[in-house]
Amino acid sequence: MIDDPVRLLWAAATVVIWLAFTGWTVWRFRSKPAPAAQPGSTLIAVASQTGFGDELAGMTARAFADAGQVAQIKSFAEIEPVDLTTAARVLFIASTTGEGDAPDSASGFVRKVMTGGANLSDVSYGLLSLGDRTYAEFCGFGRALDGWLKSAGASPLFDAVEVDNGDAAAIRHWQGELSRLTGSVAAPDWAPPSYAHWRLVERRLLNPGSPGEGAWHLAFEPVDGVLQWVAGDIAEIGVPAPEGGLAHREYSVASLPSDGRAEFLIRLMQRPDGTPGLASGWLTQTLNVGEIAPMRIRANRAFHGPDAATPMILIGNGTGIAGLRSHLKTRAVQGSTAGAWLMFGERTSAHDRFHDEELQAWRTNGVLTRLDRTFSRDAGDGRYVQAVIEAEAEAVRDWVGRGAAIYVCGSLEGMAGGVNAALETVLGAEALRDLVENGRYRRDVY
Ligand SMILES: Cc1cc2nc3c(=O)[nH]c(=O)nc-3n(C[C@H](O)[C@H](O)[C@H](O)COP(=O)(O)O)c2cc1C
Repeated sequence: MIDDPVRLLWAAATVVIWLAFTGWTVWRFRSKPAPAAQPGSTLIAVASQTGFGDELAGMTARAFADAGQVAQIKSFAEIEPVDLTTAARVLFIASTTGEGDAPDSASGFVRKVMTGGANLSDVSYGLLSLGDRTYAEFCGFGRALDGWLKSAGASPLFDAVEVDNGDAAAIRHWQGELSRLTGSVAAPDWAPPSYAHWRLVERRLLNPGSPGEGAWHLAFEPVDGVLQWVAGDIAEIGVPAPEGGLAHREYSVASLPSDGRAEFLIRLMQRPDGTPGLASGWLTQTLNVGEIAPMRIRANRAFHGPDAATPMILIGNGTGIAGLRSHLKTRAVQGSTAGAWLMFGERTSAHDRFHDEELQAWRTNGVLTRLDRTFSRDAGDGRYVQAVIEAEAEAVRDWVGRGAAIYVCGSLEGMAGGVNAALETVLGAEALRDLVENGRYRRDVY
């Protein structure tokens, strides 16, 4: 509770600004059709799952603007084949998700455009592929896109630039290619926006006694950071690396700016030799309350919420509740009565009911219309979250029929695939594909 009137005023002002910003974002991304590519211009075509590609697209457009030239950014979801042949050149920025898969925003492009026999012999292109070598299919989508562009007759302006886990040298290489294209010698500022300072103000173990590893609730207040993000956004935290410098780790933000703090749910990871994971160990064991962590918050458009009138089905497991909680908080602030159904899976009902009080309060006041939890280690249950989808098939079809959007947050391994398979069984593969392509099935999995 806030009982200081000045703080209350500030909190109210933050909510108003935040609502205006959210409304503007929704309006901007939902209702305005993207204008067609300008003849002779540069088109920046971006397929991003977690927002890094979107950020690089913005920096790429700025490099052209700094050289007095126009470059238009379009998401793959907005690109028509004619855009590719109208622009003088196309710069593709393409990340890979899943197991070598295209980001969700590109799935319609892959299905409708990349499978057709396009003639792109007049198209010149550059390609920046984002990936991570720890995955089996490094830059799987970028490479597939490159192969398709070449087979359709398009001419590469330079060899594809592949970025391994945000590698700064590869990004500088892309910057060099852009300088060649724009004829500009002035190097634009490519340093990613720097970390701000955030103070750890609270850390609490949410699952004492759990058979799983500790799951910690952490809250940070800005020292010189800015309370500005929307549900679905991601925090990048700089963690001291053994070799010096900072290792970069990403976490779903579990709170809203109107809370006055950035909250997280972080699971302590154990390495096979029993030592704690680098980032989770530092955040849950080494960093003390009162100390500072370097952090910045990045927009993650692919996981932004629908408007308040759209019912939501939120599905997740483990620490994935973090990314879903910020959406439920948004619903509470909006006073949305459209309905929200949370399906959540953890290990034991005795120890792993994360944020239970808050969820029960939302059940009571109607923010949460349905709450179904599964507990895989409970003798009477033993189910994973995807079991709810199949058991409640009729209700899931009814919600989707009424326009619900589906949001999934949590583990890639096990949960995301299982949920996807259950949704396919219940809704049908084609209907599920349409939901992806219309932005009504969104995933933030890791
Ligand atoms: C769930 C998940 C799956 C991923 N799968 C792959 C993969 O199969 N191959 C790869 O090279 N990188 C993979 N990555 C790494 C991303 O491509 C990389 O982090 C990239 O910088 C993300 O860019 P974006 O934020 O624009 O989507 C994966 C990342 C996540 C979170």
